[in-house]
Amino acid sequence: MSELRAGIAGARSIVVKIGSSALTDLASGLDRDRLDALVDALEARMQAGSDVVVVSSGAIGAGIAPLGLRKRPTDLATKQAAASVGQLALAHAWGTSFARYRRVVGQVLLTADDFSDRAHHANAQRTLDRLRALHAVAVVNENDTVATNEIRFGDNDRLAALVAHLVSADALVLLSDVDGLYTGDPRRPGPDGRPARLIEQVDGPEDLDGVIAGSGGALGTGGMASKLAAARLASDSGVPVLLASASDAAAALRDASVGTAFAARPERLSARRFWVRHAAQSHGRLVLDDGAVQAVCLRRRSLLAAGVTAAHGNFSTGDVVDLVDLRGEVRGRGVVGYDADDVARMIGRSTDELPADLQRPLIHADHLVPV
Ligand SMILES: Nc1ncnc2c1ncn2[C@@H]1O[C@H](COP(=O)(O)OP(=O)(O)O)[C@@H](O)[C@H]1O
Ligand SMILES: N[C@@H](CCC(=O)OP(=O)(O)O)C(=O)O
Repeated sequence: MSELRAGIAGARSIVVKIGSSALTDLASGLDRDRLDALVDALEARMQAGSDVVVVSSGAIGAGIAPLGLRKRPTDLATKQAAASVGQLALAHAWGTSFARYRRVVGQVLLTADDFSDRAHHANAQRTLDRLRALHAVAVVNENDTVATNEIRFGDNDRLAALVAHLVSADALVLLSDVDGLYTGDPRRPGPDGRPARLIEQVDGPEDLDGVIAGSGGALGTGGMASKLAAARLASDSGVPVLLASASDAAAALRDASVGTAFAARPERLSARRFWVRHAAQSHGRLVLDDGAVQAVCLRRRSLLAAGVTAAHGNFSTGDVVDLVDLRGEVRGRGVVGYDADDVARMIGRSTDELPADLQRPLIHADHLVPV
């Protein structure tokens, strides 16, 4: 077995994320037999000495049948209503299943804002720590009823990776309805007509060249693209990831012998850079010309006003903003040194054209992280 898999198998503290497709079914809602099988595997891992935090999707999926809806809602209000019905059933089902082992569960609902707000972040961390100390299992989900489209995590893969960072986990296990990362969507043949192939190990971005990460199933949210983004996020915080099928949960949690294993980067990002890149809310967008993208994202220089062609958003000094190229692609993030009003006056001007109080860089290199 590879060193990477051995590390995941032996991880002392793990976060395990279970996707909607692994827990729910459009017609019948929550599948309790599948949930029991997952809890058996999680309990076995805890008995073997690991601390486990569960991130469970499935609230929307579990709310569809009781509300008499026929398919996964697409509008935000109905999704939120389904989540509020389904979350109650979901949390209850986790509680009932773990009760077979006399294990108590605690529900933790988080929004993306909670990761940017220092006090919320610290409180969430403390609650999760205390649940662990009390031998209870935290079951985490997004707080769907208050999360608006703008501030959503987007999917629970990202939430799970942020939780792994929050609790300083040693590994993240993503359990889905697919048994790992394939070279393309396994439901379809690839461009050359051949079936997609399972990738067993990803050591770095070069192993993802040519991989097509497609959309998810009828119940999932982010598809494979969101799992890859979560794996990158976890890797940045030094956490290896195992992506496997929920039906292989027993093997995944026992010895990590199934699925795709993603290595963590050797040096984790500093807490500050991790926050800028992944956890902080973005308050606006600066559009960079090609020269500025090169200077800032590749040569790691400070961002000067001359390379900025437009600014959007009502940001203030100290806020995090996205840096996008002329095609609108996000290329980096950084902590901006001026308010939006000042930036509007500075755009496109070289430093010696600017008044003395506006001659600092828009974003200093130390506060910039390429994406
Ligand atoms: N390259 C790929 N490798 C594996 N699965 C893929 C790939 N591209 C798309 N998929 C699809 O992504 C689905 C998993 O995503 P999703 O439905 O969002 O899962 P979950 O509910 O577990 O979050 C799989 O069922 C698979 O069909
Ligand atoms: N908070 C939502 C999560 C939706 C979601 O991300 O689903 P998935 O892609 O299956 O992990 C719910 O519980 O339905």
